[in-house]
Amino acid sequence: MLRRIHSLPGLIAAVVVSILALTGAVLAVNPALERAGSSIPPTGEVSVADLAQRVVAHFPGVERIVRKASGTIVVYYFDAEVPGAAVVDPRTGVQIAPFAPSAVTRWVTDLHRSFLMGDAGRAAAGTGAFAMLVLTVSGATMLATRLGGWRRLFGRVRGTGSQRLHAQFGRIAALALLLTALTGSYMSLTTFGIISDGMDAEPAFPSAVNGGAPMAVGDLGALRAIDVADLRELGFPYPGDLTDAYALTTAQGAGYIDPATGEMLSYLPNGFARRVYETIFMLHTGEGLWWLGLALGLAALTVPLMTATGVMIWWKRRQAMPRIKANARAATADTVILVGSEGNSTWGFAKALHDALTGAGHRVHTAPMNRLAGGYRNAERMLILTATYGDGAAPSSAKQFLARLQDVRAAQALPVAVLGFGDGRFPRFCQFAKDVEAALAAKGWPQLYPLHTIDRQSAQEFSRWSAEIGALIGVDLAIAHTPPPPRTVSLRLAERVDYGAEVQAPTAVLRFVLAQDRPAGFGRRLLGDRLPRFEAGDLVGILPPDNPVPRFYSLATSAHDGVLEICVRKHPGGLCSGFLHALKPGDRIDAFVRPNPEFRPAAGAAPVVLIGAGTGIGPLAGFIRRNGERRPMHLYFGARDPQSDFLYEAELTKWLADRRLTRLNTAFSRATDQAYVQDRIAADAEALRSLITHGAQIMVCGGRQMAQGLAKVLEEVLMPLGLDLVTLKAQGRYVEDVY
Ligand SMILES: Cc1cc2nc3c(=O)[nH]c(=O)nc-3n(C[C@H](O)[C@H](O)[C@H](O)COP(=O)(O)O)c2cc1C
Repeated sequence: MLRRIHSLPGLIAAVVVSILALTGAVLAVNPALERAGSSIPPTGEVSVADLAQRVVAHFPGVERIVRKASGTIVVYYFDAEVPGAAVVDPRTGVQIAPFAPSAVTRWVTDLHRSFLMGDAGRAAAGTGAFAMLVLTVSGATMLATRLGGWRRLFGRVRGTGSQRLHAQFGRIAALALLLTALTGSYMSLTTFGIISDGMDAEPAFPSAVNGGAPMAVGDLGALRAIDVADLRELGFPYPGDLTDAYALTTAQGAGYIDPATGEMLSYLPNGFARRVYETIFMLHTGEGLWWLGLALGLAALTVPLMTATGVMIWWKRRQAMPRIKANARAATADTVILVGSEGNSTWGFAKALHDALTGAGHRVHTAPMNRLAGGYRNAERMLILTATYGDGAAPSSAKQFLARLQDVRAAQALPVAVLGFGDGRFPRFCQFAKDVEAALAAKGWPQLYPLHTIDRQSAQEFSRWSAEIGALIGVDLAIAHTPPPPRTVSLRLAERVDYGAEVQAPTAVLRFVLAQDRPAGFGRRLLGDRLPRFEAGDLVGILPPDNPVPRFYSLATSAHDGVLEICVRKHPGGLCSGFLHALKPGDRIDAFVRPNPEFRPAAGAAPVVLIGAGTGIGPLAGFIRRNGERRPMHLYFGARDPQSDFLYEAELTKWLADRRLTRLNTAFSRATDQAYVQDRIAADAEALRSLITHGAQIMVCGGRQMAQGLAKVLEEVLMPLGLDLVTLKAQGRYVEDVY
């Protein structure tokens, strides 16, 4: 719901809000510029009477004196019937410069207030301010929810580049944007008279003035009592008209002054509404508070950037969820299908199930698991299809499911069947589906059908499961769905470096480039030949010959490096590793990239501790290679023998010399001083604690056994700091890519 509230006004109002923000940012500079160009006496030094006296000496035809919120004094006068306006020095009354408001400022102001379209534009600007208010509040709430509460609002944000940028800009600017949006909405309401700006109450013109000879303006008692800092405007009586009076407006109120006696007549102090308006005007424009104006202006500059990143996030999310035809609303559906997926293949199965049930006359609502609703009014059953990721964890479209489930009231429970998609080669096969099933049972949800698991997207197993679900609900449902192969690119092996044969750990670093022999279509002519976008730590899926199931390898380069590099250990009988090891330079493979945004060094300059063994060094080497800013990077690397499987030895030596790598610690299990990587960690405990105290992030890549042994040692290292891996994980300061 919050997401809908956030993205809908965001998309509709994107252009309006961006124009408001950009013009607002331009106008925000004015108060500071005016302030810099004017001479402002300290409070108590110059009274309005002094100022008026000095002005009259230099401008005998003065009509009115205006003090702008920035402190600038402007005199409007007639010189031989010709009107003029000048900025004057309040200490002398002498002209500093002619007053000529810039045409550009006026145009930008009009664009900001009304899009140059009169009342219709003013209404659009008001709606834009309100949309900005909704976006700021809903965005901040969403971010707080995602990070685990308001106290963690400034914690580490995970996700894709655009998600991280969107959140970073948002939280830096949130307070200022909230102030701008609130005050802007208020001002818009006063423009249309929905809220009073307090201007409706004006002092009545005095029924009688003394009519005697006018005093010198500098002697008028009522003006002597007012400091120039409080002046808003002083209007002079019409020359020669003894029935006219001075019209004075100050920060506190307005009244008339008798030119013959200097007495204040019919004074009306500002009411509450006026005082509120003046404060809000100042908070919105920064006039009178130039530094606030600049801060608001800077914050406003983030709005177009947030609009751009927001649109990118929305677009990616739309792309990620395939189009489901005839998707019933949550409130009307009789069957709810929830999907947990990272790479989209589970969506393919869900869509086939949705179409088959809809074809059989059911009203089906299909959505990501993250959108579990508080209740489904007409639903009779729920079917949950979910993959498992990482080390038995939730895929991205299901990350919030378990937390949301806790908020669902017992009365809303539905008969539910969970179908897990996984890969039997992972030790925690379909673990997330198992966790979901257990959580539902603990919440008392009745079981429609016991948990069933599907290994490597088997079409036969899915068909069997769907037939059994169909039998339960009285529909013939043997669905034949074969996942389409992912869209691949053709890569050519450019180079390989082999290690480890002597120590029974044959490992190859393989470097691929784009194969260039495809027919040149329009897209290729337009965009040129390019590798797909990827970062070190992302995964490449490779299809071994005659096998539709991809195998995934961590990438050791980013697309900027111009090559796609992986590190592959040959496993006895391994279909894909055997295939890759048999490749010679010039041979081709078909591959696709899968982002792995969780496994990246956090932004910033904090130290990074990289720990890897064997081929696990691949992505870590990629991070060091891209460490152009030379942030501290410490690598712990474990292998068998320095003479045989010291992967990346030459590169690591070079990176140490050019400081992309701060320190290298190696452990070799078959060398004379036999050691494992966790032994080095234990020996370095003190230095590691110091790095962790300085905000270091720990990144681990390698085999599961190594990761388990390492975790034990790390817990001991952390204990004296009162920290543990669970805490570091929650802060995004301990990340793993294990296999
Ligand atoms: C990086 C990665 C980690 C995985 N971790 C597990 C796991 O721990 N347990 C499991 O059973 N399957 C695991 N899988 C397999 C996926 O769950 C399986 O391929 C699933 O069908 C993918 O569905 P999706 O394309 O909808 O995300 C993993 C796959 C990848 C690429």
